[in-house]
Amino acid sequence: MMLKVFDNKEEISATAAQLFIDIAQKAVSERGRFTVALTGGTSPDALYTLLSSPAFKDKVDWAHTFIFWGDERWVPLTDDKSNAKMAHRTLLSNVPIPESQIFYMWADGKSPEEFAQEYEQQVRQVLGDALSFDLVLLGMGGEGHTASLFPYEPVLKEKDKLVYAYFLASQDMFRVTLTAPLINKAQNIVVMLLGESKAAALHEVLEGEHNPELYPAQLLNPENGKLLWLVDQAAAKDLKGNYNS
Ligand SMILES: O=C1O[C@H](COP(=O)(O)O)[C@@H](O)[C@H](O)[C@H]1O
Repeated sequence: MMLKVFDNKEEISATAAQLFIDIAQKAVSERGRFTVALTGGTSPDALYTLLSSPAFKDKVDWAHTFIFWGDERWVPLTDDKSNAKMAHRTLLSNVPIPESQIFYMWADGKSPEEFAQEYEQQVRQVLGDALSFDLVLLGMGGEGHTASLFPYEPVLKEKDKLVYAYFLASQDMFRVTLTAPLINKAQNIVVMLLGESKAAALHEVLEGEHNPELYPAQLLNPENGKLLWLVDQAAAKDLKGNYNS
């Protein structure tokens, strides 16, 4: 695990954009394609905008890129709460990626549970036996959830399913999420988070007692150890350890 602290969102986004490009280029040169799970919420919009800017856009081989999501709110793609809507506006509508290589976590007229099973099949088809994304981008909520792995939800104990749908009563909506066993098979996991509202949870996740039921982000434990936290000064303010080396 590594953690880097930055002054602001611009610096985090620029670092994440360069990582995205480096990982994408390596994956395409070694395996002929790049598979990534995007994150939602408020943290990644500047990263996505940067990736589709003239300076960065041509550095990713979009024709060989396959886009999934780490999690989604079960709402239509036109809804402002949709993680995909933001990614589409800031990134996907501005880069030359084939529509068939974008795997939205939403389908009209299906139950979320039925959809999750189908999404799992799509993940299996694209990732093959290794079941390993080249990159999983994540955020973290102020109570320590990551993707849609929320405190005390049964999804935290899921060992077999790769994709899980459930009703999140605290937000009165269904969520669809990759499960921790699938996330942890990724070649690279990058978590971005900003703001003082995340400080206490970040301290507990990294330096507190192991209690993933309460702090689900503690489930992040990639099989190859490649987990990078990109955080701002405000989010890092309660950390006691020295992460600068
Ligand atoms: O609900 C969600 O929240 C987390 C954190 O979002 P942020 O606004 O605090 O950055 C996000 O990572 C996740 O994708 C989203 O569904």
